[in-house]
Amino acid sequence: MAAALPIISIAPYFSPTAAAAEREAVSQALHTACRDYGFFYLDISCFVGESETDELSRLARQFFFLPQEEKDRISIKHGDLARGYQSMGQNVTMGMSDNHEGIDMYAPTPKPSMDPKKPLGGVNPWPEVEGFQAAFEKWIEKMKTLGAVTMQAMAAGIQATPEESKQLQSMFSDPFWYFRIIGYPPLPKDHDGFSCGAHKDYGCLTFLWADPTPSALQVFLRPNPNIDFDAIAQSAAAVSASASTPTSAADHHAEEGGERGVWINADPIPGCLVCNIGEMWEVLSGGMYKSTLHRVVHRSSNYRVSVPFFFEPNFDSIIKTLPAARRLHLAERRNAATTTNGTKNPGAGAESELREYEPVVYGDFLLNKIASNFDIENGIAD
Ligand SMILES: O=C(O)CCC(=O)C(=O)O
Ligand SMILES: [Fe+2]
Repeated sequence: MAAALPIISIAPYFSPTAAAAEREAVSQALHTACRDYGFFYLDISCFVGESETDELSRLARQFFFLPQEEKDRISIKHGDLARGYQSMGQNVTMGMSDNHEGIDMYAPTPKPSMDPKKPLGGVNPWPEVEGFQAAFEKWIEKMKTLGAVTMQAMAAGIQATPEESKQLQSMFSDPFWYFRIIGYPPLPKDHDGFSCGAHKDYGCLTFLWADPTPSALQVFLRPNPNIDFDAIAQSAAAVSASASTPTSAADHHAEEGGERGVWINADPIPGCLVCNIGEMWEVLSGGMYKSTLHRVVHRSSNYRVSVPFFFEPNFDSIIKTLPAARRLHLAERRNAATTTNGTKNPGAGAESELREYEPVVYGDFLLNKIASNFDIENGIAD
C-alpha cells in the first residue's frame, strides 16, 4: 500500500555534487508537505545505517527490561523533574495518563544559575547499561546535524532570502534539543485511554525513529484542497473512528477539537524517520505550516520502542513569523485565484489570511509545557 504521507529524501542536501535543481525539488517537497500535512517521511538512508538504529532499539529494550527499582534509580523525581526515567502512567497528555514508560534527555542546562532540583536545572542521568550513553550521544550529534540541514532545506522551501535564511539559522545555532526513549507495552483491552494521547509537538522539528511495529502511530489529517482527502479516508491507512468494523469511508471520519478529519496510520518505513513540525514552525510560518495532532494506539502483543528527537530553537531564541512566510503565502494565494482548465493550481487553500502570533521566547514556552507533562505523585510506583 502506498504511504498516505509524502516521502522525501534529504540525500541531495548531504551530497556535495547534487545539482541545484535536485536540492530545490527537496525544498519544494518539504514546503508542500509542511503546508498540507504537517507530517512526512524523511528518507535518511544516505546518512544513517540500519545497524545504528537497531543498536538504539536493543539498548532501549535492555534498559526497559531491567527490574523496576533499577529503572527508578534514574527517575525524574530524583533529579530536576524533567531529565530521566518516567514509569508507566507518569507521563500525562491532556490530563490523562499515557500507557508507556520512557527516558527524557535534554541539552545541557541552559543557565548554570538554574536550580538543579527545578526543571532543566540538572544533568542527564544516564542508565548504567553498557554502551547506552555512547550510542545515544552519537545519535544526538547525528540528529543535530540532520536538524541543521533540514532547516537549511526548509529555509529554501519557504523562499527565504539569504539574509533571512541566515537569521533563521541563528535561531538554531545552539539548539535546545531533547529526546525521548519510549517503551510501550500493549494497551490492555479494557484501557479506555491511549498509549500516548493526542497531542501536537511543541517545538520545531520532530525526527521519530520507531521499531517496525505497524498500526501504532496515528496522525490526524484534516481536509485541504491540495490533498485527496476522500481517497486518504478510504485508504487502508485510515483508522476507524469507532470501535466497530467500518463499512464505509464515512465511518473513518472523526472530529478532534471541533475539526473534521481522519486518523491515519503512519507506519514505519525502512530507511526513513517520521518527521513532523511542532508549534514553533507554526509560529515561524504564521500558521501556513500546521503542527498536526498525533497519538499512539498500540494494541499488538509486542513491546514497542520509539525514539523521538526534538530539534528545537536556542533556549533564548525569540520565535516570530518570518517575512518570507508572508510573501510566499500571498504568492500562493494569487496563484490559487487563477485556474488552469477549471482546476485550481497548487497552493489552493491559501485563501485565508495568515494568523498573527505573539513572538515566543522558546525556553519560557518549553518550561511552561514541561510543568504540565508529569504526574510525579500518582504515577510512580513507590
Ligand atoms: O512513539 C511515537 O510514535 C510518538 C511519540 C510522540 O509523539 C512524542 O513523544 O511526542
Ligand atoms: Fe509527539
